Amino acid sequence: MILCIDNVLTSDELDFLVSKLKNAEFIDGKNTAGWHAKLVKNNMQLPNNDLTQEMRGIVTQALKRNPLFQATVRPKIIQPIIFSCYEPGMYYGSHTDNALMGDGTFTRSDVSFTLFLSPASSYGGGELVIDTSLGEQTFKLDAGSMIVYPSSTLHRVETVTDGIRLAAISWVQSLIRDSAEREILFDLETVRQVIFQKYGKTPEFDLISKTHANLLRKWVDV
Ligand SMILES: O=C(O)CCC(=O)C(=O)O
Ligand SMILES: [Fe+2]
Repeated sequence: MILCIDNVLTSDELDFLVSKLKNAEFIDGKNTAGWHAKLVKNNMQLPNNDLTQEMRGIVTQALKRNPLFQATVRPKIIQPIIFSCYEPGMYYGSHTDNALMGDGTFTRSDVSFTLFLSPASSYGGGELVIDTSLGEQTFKLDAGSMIVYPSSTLHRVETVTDGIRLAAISWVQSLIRDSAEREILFDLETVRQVIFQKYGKTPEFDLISKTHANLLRKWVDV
C-alpha cells in the first residue's frame, strides 16, 4: 500500500530541521547505497554526528505519535534516518532498496518512507517516481508530509532542476511482514474505530475487535 500522510511535523520541528540542514555539511550519498544503487545515486546526505542524532530523534518522535503511520506501517525497527539534499542536477536513478539492512545484525526492509522537508514549490523536479502495478506514480509532497511505500518497488528521484530538495528517508521492518496482511489489519482497524465512534461498544464492535486481534496474533512477526 502506498499512503501519503500530511502534517507529520509541527511547524517548529520543520523549521528546526530545515535551519540545521541549511547550514550543514553534507557528504556523498553513495556511502549508504548498495553496489548497484551506487551507480545511479547522485545526491548528498548528512554524516553521522550528534546533530544528526538529535534530528533523527525529532523525526522518530513525530512518527511515534502519528496514528496513521503506526496503523499502516506497524514499525518494529526503523533504520537510522538519513537526511538528504539534492541540488540542481542531482537525482537518484531507478533502484530497489536493499532487502537486508544494518551491519552485523540484519533487519529487513518492508516499508520505505520519504518525509519531504522543502516546500514543493521551492524546487523544480525532484519527484519520487514509484513503479506500481498501475504504472508509474509520481509524488512531490509539501514540507512536513510523508509518503510510505513498499520497499519491494523500483523507484527513483527525478533530477532536481532548480532550488534544493531536502528530505528525511528511512526503511522500516514491520511487525507484519506481508503487505497484504498489513492492509487487511489497517482496514479492519479503520472500520473498528468508525463503528465505535458511531455506535459505541456494541456486540458487532466486540466481534470485529476479536477478529482484528486474532489476525494480528496470527500474522505478527516478533
Ligand atoms: O528521496 C527519496 O524520496 C527516496 C530516496 C531513495 O529512494 C533511497 O534513498 O533509497
Ligand atoms: Fe530507494
